[in-house]
Amino acid sequence: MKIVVSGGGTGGHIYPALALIRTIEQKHPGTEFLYIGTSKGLESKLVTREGIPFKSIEITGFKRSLSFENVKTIMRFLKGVKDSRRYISDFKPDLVIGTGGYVCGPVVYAAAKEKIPTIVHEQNSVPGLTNKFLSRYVNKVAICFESARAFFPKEKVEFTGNPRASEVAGIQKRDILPTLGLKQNQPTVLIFGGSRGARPINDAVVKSLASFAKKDYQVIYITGDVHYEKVKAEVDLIGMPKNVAVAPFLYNMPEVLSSVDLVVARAGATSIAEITALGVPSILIPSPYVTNNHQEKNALALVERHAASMILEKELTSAKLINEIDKIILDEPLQKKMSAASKDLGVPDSSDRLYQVMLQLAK
Ligand SMILES: CC(=O)N[C@H]1[C@@H](OP(=O)(O)OP(=O)(O)OC[C@H]2O[C@@H](n3ccc(=O)[nH]c3=O)[C@H](O)[C@@H]2O)O[C@H](CO)[C@@H](O)[C@@H]1O
Repeated sequence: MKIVVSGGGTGGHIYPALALIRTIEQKHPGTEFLYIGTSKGLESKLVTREGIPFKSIEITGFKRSLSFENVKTIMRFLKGVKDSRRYISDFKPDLVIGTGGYVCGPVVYAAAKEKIPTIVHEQNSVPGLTNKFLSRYVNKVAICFESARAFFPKEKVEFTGNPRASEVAGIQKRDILPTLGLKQNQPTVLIFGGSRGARPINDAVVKSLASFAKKDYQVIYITGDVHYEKVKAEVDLIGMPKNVAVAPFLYNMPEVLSSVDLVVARAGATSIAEITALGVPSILIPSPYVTNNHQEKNALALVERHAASMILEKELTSAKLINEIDKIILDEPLQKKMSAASKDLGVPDSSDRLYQVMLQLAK
């Protein structure tokens, strides 16, 4: 079998694609893959790192307001369709799957026009423009939140969940915390701001470090690659507490997630799929800078079920963050309740579900 996968821009679109590729490799050894992304997105780094054949096209997103940039975007889209068509006719895939981000637009559209079976995977509770546009042309739309169903043609929608959930749920636990300079058997909070880090979260965390130093729990703090040098310079001035480990990015997130007791994060859909697959309690700080405020809607799906608490970015302060962390990590019964509620929302067999949808089409 030959499969083209496309998805990119940020980790939330790429990790589900990589998880799906790993599942197919296991279930269908010998499958050939071609990943089509952009050379500027995180995918050029994460996909080539896995040794998966990678080709790039150039594309940008539409601005919601009228602008000349949109004319350029249309030109790039058409060029992207032409390049995708060339890659597709050389590779001759049996199926093309898009996992979100602008790059999927021309790739999946070109495939659908060539009558190749196509799927889009929508991770969020509210879809973005690209997937809504593509849903008119593809054979199937795989969703991860029931609330996304209403945005797509009814007959095409399948609830599969996010394949990254299966990858994380299937992880072999090992003593990973000492590799970060922390103790294995101590309550641990992981703080990260999505795949690229988030400046407002970094600001609040840096201001909280002196307080963390006095706590009986430990903290793993991921800054995001682009923010690391700035955070490090600030931390060098005040000193890093012994119970805090800081890093720019973690490549072994599934292992780390499975060893922590509480997560503080943005409310990106793939992060949420991972958290709920493992049943970890969380404090979610949705990014207000995303299409249709979808992260807040993602977060509410957990908050309504008491699996998470939420701090809006406009209300985020160091004091509030510490208070919310203490409230959960120091209260074992609450932690257990949140953990059970979180697990209830998890879809650990997502990879299988998506694979089944794929098989039906590829026949
Ligand atoms: C600003 C923006 O547009 N964000 C979107 C993007 O978020 P973003 O790319 O931040 O995606 P998510 O929060 O959903 O996922 C982040 C992924 O990166 C991984 N990770 C993160 C940090 C790290 O050090 N190592 C690591 O491996 C996480 O484990 C997770 O797999 O895609 C999501 C999924 O469509 C959307 O819901 C988000 O709204």
